[in-house]
Amino acid sequence: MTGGPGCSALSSLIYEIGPLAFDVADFDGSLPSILLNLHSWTKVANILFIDWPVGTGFSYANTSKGYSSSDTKSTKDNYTFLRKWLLNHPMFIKNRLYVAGESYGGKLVPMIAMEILLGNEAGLQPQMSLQGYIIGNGITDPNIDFNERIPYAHHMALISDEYFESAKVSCDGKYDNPDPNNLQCLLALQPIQESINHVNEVQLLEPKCKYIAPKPGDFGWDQTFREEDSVDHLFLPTSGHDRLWCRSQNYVTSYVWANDPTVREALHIRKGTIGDWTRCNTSLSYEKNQGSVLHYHKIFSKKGYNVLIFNGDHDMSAPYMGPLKWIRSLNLTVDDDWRPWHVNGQVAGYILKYKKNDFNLTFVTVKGAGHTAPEYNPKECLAMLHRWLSIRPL
Ligand SMILES: COc1cc(/C=C/C(=O)O[C@@H]2O[C@H](CO)[C@@H](O)[C@H](O)[C@H]2O)cc(OC)c1O
Repeated sequence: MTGGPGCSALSSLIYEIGPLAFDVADFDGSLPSILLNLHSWTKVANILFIDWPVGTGFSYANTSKGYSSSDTKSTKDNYTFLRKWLLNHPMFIKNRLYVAGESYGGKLVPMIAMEILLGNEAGLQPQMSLQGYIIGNGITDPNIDFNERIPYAHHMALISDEYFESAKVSCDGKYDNPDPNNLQCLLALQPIQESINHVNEVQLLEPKCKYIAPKPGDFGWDQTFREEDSVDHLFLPTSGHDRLWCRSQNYVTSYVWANDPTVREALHIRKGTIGDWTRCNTSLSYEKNQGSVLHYHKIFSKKGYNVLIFNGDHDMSAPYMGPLKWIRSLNLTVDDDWRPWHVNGQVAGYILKYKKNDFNLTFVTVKGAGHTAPEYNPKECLAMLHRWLSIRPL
C-alpha cells in the first residue's frame, strides 16, 4: 500500500517495486515507453497493488457518500477486497501472506493485519496464511515519528548542537505542533526551521523544488492542470537560475500514461467512473481516525509473526529514528545488534534484530535512500526483501 493517503499504488508499482517502469530518460511528453524493472519485488513475491482509500488512482465509488473514508473504514475495505480476491483466486489462498505498505500506508499495515488475524480467529473464509508485515518509511505514531525530525536533523548536521540543545531544553520533546504558549520553544524552533526549510525533506541530498503553474503544452500535454492535483507536474528549484533536475519530474510520465485514452481502454477503466488520474489525490474526504497504531504492534509482538521495518536513512519526513523509538517501547530482546549489511561488497545500510518468543522484528536502514527507499536504492531493497523472505541473514 502506497501512502498519502490518496497516492495511487501505480506510483509504487512503476517508480518503486513493480515489474514495469517508465523510460523517464527518453520521455518527450508523449506516451512514455515501458521498461522492465530488473529489481522488481515480483521476482520474489506475488504482489497485489491496491489503490486505497476509495477515490485513489482509478478506484471509484458509485455514490458521493461512498467516497468518505477513514483509517478504520479503509482497513475494512482492504480486508473485504482481499477476502473477495482470494475467493476468486483460490490458488493463492495457501500462500504465505504479508501485508506491506510505505509512508502513510504503513499506518494501515498493522490495522489490516489485525483485521486478518481477527477474521481468521472468527473462522471467516478464506483463512489467510498471515505471516507478518513489512513497512517502509512508515508512520506509526505521529507524536513519535514527527517529533523525531528535529533530533534527526541534528544527527544529519542540518542544525547546530546549540540550536538543538536550546530546543531540547525548551520544548520538552514536542517539536511538532509545539505548545503555542511556550514562547521559549517557539523561539528555539525558529533558527531550526530556517536551517531545514530549504532542504528536500524526502531525500536530503536531492534538490528541493517548488511547484509553479505549468503552461498549457508543457511536456506536450495540452491541458491546464489544477494546482491541487498536479503538484508533481512541474517543479523549479527554489533557488538559483538554472533549471535543475528534480525527481518529481519523473512523475509526469504517470499522468501522461494513465490519462491516455488507449491506456485506459486497455486497462478496462470504465468510462465516466473517474476524471483525470492523479498520482496523489489530495482532495479525498478522509478522516485520520487512528492517531497512533502502536497498540497494534504491541499486540502482534505477543504473537508469532515476522516483521520487517525498513527506512531509507536520508528521509526527514518519516525519519528512521521514529521506528527505532517505538520499537524500543515494545520491550523486545535484541537478537542481533546494530551491524552493517552488504550488497556487492558494499555497506547497503544497517540492521538491528529483535525477538520475543516467536515474534521476530528486523529493523533495517537503507543507506542513502530517501522516503520511498526502493525508488532510490532498488538493488539493495530487492536484496533485503529476498534475504528476509527466505529467512537468511541480511
Ligand atoms: C499524518 O500526517 C502526515 C502524513 C504524511 C504522509 C506522507 C506520505 O504518505 O507520503 C507519500 O508517500 C508516497 C509513497 O508511499 C509518495 O509516493 C508520495 O509522494 C508521498 O507524498 C506526511 C506528513 O508530513 C510530511 C504528515 O504530517
